[in-house]
Order: sequence, then structure tokens, then C-alpha cells
Amino acid sequence: MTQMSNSNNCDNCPVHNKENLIKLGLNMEQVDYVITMAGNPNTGKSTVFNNLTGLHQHTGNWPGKTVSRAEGGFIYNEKRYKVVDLPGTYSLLSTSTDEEVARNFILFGQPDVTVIVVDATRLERNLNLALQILEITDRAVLCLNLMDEAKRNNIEIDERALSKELGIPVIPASARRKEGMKELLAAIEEVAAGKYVCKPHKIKSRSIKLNNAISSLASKLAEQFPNLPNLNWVALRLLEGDNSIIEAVQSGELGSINAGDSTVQL
Ligand SMILES: Nc1nc2c(ncn2[C@@H]2O[C@H](COP(=O)(O)OP(=O)(O)OP(=O)(O)O)[C@@H](O)[C@H]2O)c(=O)[nH]1
Ligand SMILES: [Mg+2]
Repeated sequence: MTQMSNSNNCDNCPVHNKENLIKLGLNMEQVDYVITMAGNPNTGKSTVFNNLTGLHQHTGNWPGKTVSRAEGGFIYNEKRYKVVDLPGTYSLLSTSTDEEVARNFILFGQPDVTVIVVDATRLERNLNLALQILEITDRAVLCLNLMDEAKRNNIEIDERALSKELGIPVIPASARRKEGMKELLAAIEEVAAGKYVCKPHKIKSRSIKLNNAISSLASKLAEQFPNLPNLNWVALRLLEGDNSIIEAVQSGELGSINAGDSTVQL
């Protein structure tokens, strides 16, 4: 299956949004799946990225931003993967350009797999961002990196329980020593090809009142921006008063991202 748009309804077809990815500056020729590295700063994202892509990579800037971007690729089981390394962030609330870049890429590019790279020695803190990512996408793999450091500090992590709780594969790794990469690739393929269906942890404790507000706002957004993915998430951000999303609605930018206007820069 080499379809590259998300217009198909089959379980194992790619889900990425090709048009948006091109607007985000990606060369989408000869690509089966798009994956991205996300996580807190200094968790080893670029080390994992380098392990996966080797010399098949190039760097540039995000369109319209001074944030640098590394893009690369690899072939695994005859499928061509495009990999995008995101800047490290503590949240996706767009309080900085880095956060905006990371959030927009996952939200609008809809990668087939988001590899969430976390520091196993700082798991609790790192899971904050992981949970935010799982609010936007349900196709993710948790790379539990720096396991060498965790072991040295006698930190034990029950990966199975964590995987069950998060609803996504959890792969322990020591990227600097290239350990865990084989297992990571296998998990990426399973999620990309729809063989592993993630059931991500979502925050359940919302009140009925809030849920009603989200759904009525989401249906208004759907009228205005018919192709916008993740409407509920966008609605929640508006209710929270996220300025960058409010501005994107007011200026119409949120719609242009999906309306085929290639002049819009995220
Ligand atoms: N001990 C250990 N160090 C690691 C591991 N993976 C990466 N590192 C080191 O951690 C540091 C940061 O790695 P990067 O790959 O640049 O991390 P990053 O997440 O891309 O960082 P930002 O892009 O700045 O957010 C480097 O010195 C790596 O060599 C690992 O598994 N174990
Ligand atoms: Mg990096």
C-alpha cells in the first residue's frame, strides 16, 4: 500500500495529512509513512533520530520560523519512512515558538507515528508532555530513553504497566549506545501500519458542562473550518484562552492551513 493521503478508510493506510505536511515544508515524494520525534528538551530525540536515519538527513528551518528542523528518512521492511525531529518542549501550549512548531506539526501534519522520547530518570515530569501529545494524536510510541542512566540510579520502571496505562507501546532504550532501536523500529512499524491500535489515555474527569461547551464550540468550528482535525482539542484550547489558537481563528489562519492556500505559514 503506497497511498499517501488520508482519504482512505482502511485500518493500515497512512493517516498523515500530505497537503499540510508539504505546507509545513516537507518533501513528500516517495514517502509511505511520516514519523516524528517529540519530547522534553535533552531526552535524546536527536540521538534516536540519528540512529534511525544515519546519513540520510538534512537540516533547514521551519517555514517562516527561525527554528531549525532536521528531516531524514529510512527504509524498513520495504516501506519508506520520513522522519522529522521536533524541538524539545515542556508542553504543547504554544507559549514559545518551539512549542508552536511541535504542536502544529502533530496537530496539522498528523504524522503516522509520534515517537515520544522520554528521560527514564525523569519519567514523572516527562509524562506531562506525553499526555498532552496523546490528547492530539492516538498514534504514538513511547521511547523510554536513558535506560542506562536509570539502571545506574537503580530506577526500575514497569514498562508493561506503563504501556497498559498509556495505551501505546513502550520501548526501553539507551539511544547513545544504540540499544533498543530494533525494538523501536518494530513498534513504529506496527503503529504506522495499524497492526497495533493505540488506545491512548485520555483525561476522563471532565464535567458534563465542560463537555457540552467543547462539543458546541467544536461544531461551530466545524462549520467555519470544515477540514480541521482535532476539533475537540482546538475547542478546549479556545476555552482555556490559548492566545495563539484564538489568533489563528480570528485571522482565519486555522482554516487556511487546510484550505489549500500554500502561502500560509504556520
Ligand atoms: N546516558 C545516555 N545519554 C544519552 C542517551 N541518549 C542521548 N544521550 C545524550 O543526551 C544528550 C542530549 O541528546 P540529544 O539527542 O541532543 O537530545 P534532544 O532530545 O535531541 O535535545 P533537544 O533537541 O535539545 O531537546 C547528548 O549528550 C546525548 O549523547 C542515552 O540513552 N543514555
Ligand atoms: Mg534535538
